[in-house]
Amino acid sequence: MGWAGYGVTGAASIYLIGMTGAGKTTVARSLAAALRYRPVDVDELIEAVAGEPIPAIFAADGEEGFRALETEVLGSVAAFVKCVVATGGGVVVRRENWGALHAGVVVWLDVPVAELAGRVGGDPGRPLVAAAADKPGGVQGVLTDMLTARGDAYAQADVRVRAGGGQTPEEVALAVAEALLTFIADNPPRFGGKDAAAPTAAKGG
Ligand SMILES: Nc1ncnc2c1ncn2[C@@H]1O[C@H](COP(=O)(O)OP(=O)(O)OP(=O)(O)O)[C@@H](O)[C@H]1O
Ligand SMILES: O=C(O)C1=C[C@@H](O)[C@@H](O)[C@H](O)C1
Ligand SMILES: [Mg+2]
Repeated sequence: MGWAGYGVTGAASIYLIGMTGAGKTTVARSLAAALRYRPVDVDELIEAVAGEPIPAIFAADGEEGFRALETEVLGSVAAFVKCVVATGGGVVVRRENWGALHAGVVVWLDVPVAELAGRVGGDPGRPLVAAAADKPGGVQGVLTDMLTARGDAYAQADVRVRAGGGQTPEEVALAVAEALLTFIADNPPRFGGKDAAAPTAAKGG
C-alpha cells in the first residue's frame, strides 16, 4: 500500500477497541504490517500468561478473574511504543483501563450487530457469545445488550471508524490509517505535530 511505512502516530501506539467480532485482531495485523508497527493482541497475551485459552479462564475464575488479568496485561503493553494493539471487546468497561489505552491513540471499530452476529455466532472461543445459545434473544440479543451497556465507553475513543458493510480487513485498515491522519492533523500538540508545544526544561531545585 502507498501509505506503508508512515509513522502516522509518531511513537504512539494505536489501540483498537470495539465489540467482539469487530475485527480488532484481524485489522491490527494488517494495519501493523502496513505501518511497520508491532502487532499485539491482548487476548493472546492473556492466554499466554494464564497458560490456557480464554474459555478455560472464564470457567475457572469467572469474568472477574479474566478482567483482572486483562487489566494487568494491558498495563504492561502500555510501556511499548509503535504497536497496533488489538484489545478484547470488554476492555472498555473498567475505568482504570482507560489510563493504559490513553498511552496511545484509541480507535473504535464500529460494526453493526447483525454483521457481528454473523461473524462470531456459535463461536465457543468467545464465552460471552457462546452463552447466548441458552438465552431467548440468541446471539443478536446478547450482542445488542452488550452494545447498549458498552456503547458510551466505545464512544470515548479518539477516532471512530465504521468498519462494516462488507469492507475487507485491508480496506478497514486503510480507513483507520486515513482517520488517524485526520485526527493527528487536528490534534498536533498531543502527537508532536508542527504546532506541538516545545518541551519545557525541568527546573532544578
Ligand atoms: N472486515 C471483515 N470482513 C469480514 N470478516 C471479518 C472482517 N474482519 C474480521 N472478520 C472475521 O470476523 C471474525 C472476528 O474477527 P476478529 O477476531 O478480528 O474480531 P475481534 O474484534 O478481535 O473480536 P474479539 O473482541 O472477540 O477478540 C474472524 O473470523 C475474522 O476473520
Ligand atoms: O467482549 C468481550 O467481553 C470479550 C471479547 C473477547 O475479545 C475476549 O476478551 C473475551 O472473550 C471477552
Ligand atoms: Mg480479538
